[in-house]
Amino acid sequence: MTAVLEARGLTKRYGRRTALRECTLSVPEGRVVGLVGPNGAGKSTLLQLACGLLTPTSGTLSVLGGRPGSGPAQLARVGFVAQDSPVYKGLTVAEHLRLGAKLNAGWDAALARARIDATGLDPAQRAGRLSGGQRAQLALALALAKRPELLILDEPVAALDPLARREFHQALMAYVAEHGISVLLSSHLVSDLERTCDHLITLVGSRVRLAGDVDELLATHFRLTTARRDPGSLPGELTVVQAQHTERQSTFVVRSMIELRDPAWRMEPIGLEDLVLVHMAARDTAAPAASRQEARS
Ligand SMILES: Nc1ncnc2c1ncn2[C@@H]1O[C@H](COP(=O)(O)OP(=O)(O)OP(=O)(O)O)[C@@H](O)[C@H]1O
Repeated sequence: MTAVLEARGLTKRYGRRTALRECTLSVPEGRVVGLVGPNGAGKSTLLQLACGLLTPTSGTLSVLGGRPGSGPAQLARVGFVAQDSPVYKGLTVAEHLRLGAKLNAGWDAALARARIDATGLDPAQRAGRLSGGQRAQLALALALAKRPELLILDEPVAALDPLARREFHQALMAYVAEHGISVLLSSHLVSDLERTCDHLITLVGSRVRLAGDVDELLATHFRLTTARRDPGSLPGELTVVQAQHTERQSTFVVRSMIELRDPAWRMEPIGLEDLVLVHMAARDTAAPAASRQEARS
């Protein structure tokens, strides 16, 4: 399957600070990819590298088979909405649409108007007078009307109220279903991502901690509860991601590629939010072997 984004040993440094370290990833096309991780993990840096606003310090990155930002044709294939939904404060909503039409050869004026109508934005309103959420809606409309093959969104719903957030995700999903594009979006709201995304990348401490299709990640992570025992006594097929103990009982979050049955323990599936939080909390331990292999494949 063609990769929308392919990174090999991707490293980005700002002076002496390393924002991304040796990241290797392959994201299949047609996915809605959630990018999660703690503050400062490198998410915005990865997204800005993918749309060509930054260049790697070392390693390689290919997006839709080309080098990010390598020319007008490549730029036209990628839509990007930065974290603070940048718009021109002095221009009205309608003027933004006219500017978009001038700057983008593949501009879909009907789509842009439909998005503005659907979000209730006043075309005569200056962007500087829009609320944060309204600016985010305008920025999304502009990015979609480019008709990109890959849409990159950096925390697109951070400024939206819960209802607007739900509408934003529904509109995005409807667009993806109709046009079959790929989406890469970062967010701290994992419960939203659970509804929207079918692929997940977790960055922790500038590295890829976990990457894969959500179904596969959920099918291979479990919570095990047993009488107190040492993690070393668990079967070798298990990778322990988290271990917690009381005097009598041990609870492990494990990753397992095979189905395990043992009357001595209770084994339950875990949700995506728990899965992400457990991996984020395990920042000081090595990534589980399976995800290191996955990142290399
Ligand atoms: N322009 C810059 N100059 C120097 N350091 C930077 C710059 N941009 C980012 N960094 C540093 O790089 C690291 C990664 O930052 P980045 O913004 O990519 O993280 P993030 O995961 O998007 O964080 P957040 O969730 O807080 O938005 C951080 O340590 C940050 O301080």
